[in-house]
Amino acid sequence: MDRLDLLPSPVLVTDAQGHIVTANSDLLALVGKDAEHWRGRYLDGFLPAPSRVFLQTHVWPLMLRHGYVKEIYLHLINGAGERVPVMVNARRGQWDGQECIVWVFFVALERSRFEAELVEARARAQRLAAELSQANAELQSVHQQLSQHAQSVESQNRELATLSLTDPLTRLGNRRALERAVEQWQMQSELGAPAALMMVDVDHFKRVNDRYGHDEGDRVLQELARQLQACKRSSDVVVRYGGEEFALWLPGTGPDGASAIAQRVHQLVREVRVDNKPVTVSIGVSCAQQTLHQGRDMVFLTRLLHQADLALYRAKTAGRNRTMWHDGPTGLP
Ligand SMILES: Nc1nc2c(ncn2[C@@H]2O[C@H](COP(=O)(O)OP(=O)(O)OP(=O)(O)O)[C@@H](O)[C@H]2O)c(=O)[nH]1
Repeated sequence: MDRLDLLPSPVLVTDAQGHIVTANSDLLALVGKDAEHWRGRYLDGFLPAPSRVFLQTHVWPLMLRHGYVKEIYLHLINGAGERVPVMVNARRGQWDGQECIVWVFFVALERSRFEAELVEARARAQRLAAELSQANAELQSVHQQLSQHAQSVESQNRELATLSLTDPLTRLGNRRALERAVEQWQMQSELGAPAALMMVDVDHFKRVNDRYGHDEGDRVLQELARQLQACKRSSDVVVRYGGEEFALWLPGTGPDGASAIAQRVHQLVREVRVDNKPVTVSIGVSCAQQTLHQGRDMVFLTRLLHQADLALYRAKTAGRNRTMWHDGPTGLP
């Protein structure tokens, strides 16, 4: 048995120019034919064309320069004519007193398969990363749309909330706004705190509509709204309570303060003119005090409104253009 057969890899010995001197049985089994067939032939006899070119242009120059090459990746043609991937290590040395090169081959079928799997795995990972980034972009866009939608719903809600508390003609608050303001006062004011509710009703307003038309009536209502706004302090609330009826909610105001405001209202509404004649209003006032543990009590407002209405009725029947009080000061001109 040849000593080379002890080595557990295909091995080839060439002279310094690359002509085959001998080969072990593993190499012969790999490339087919016997030792006699190969002896003296140039070593690229069992290499496919690309590996031959690589041998000439890359492997030989390295061998000449360093006297060895390591981990060179080539292909062999096996006995069945198939390409077999191999790794090659080779070193120059002496063989039976002659200068030679020993070539050791490692069949790299597993490595090739492994490399192919790696390439496939990388391509799969790249595809997944691309899909992931696309899904992420879509998610972001959906998220953006959702947040835009939420913003628009929020702003619509704000608008609706404002609308639900606003009288469209005068832009004053409406009944609900009055209820809100009174509720808030009930929840927050201290025991014994005074407040007043003032109902302001335009005198003979029907005549304005009948004589000068509905549009003129609307204009008068808008002007009155402006004048009433001018009468109030920042904590007071003016609402259009109904057709030609306004309400002033005056938290923290006792009878004296309410009386002063009522006079101012009478004064300022006269600035509003129809056919150059001043508009007048009748006013009914009801005064209240915060009582212990009153909390949120709808009866409270109903009672106040009823009392102010009774006073207003008395102001109308007494000849209009005046203020009447529920259980308080009477008849201011
Ligand atoms: N132009 C206009 N008129 C309105 C509006 N709402 C209610 N009115 C009118 O207001 C008038 C109210 O008439 P009445 O309740 O008889 O009261 P009045 O004529 O003011 O008489 P007194 O209150 O007794 O002094 C009616 O003609 C309604 O049509 C509105 O938004 N615009």
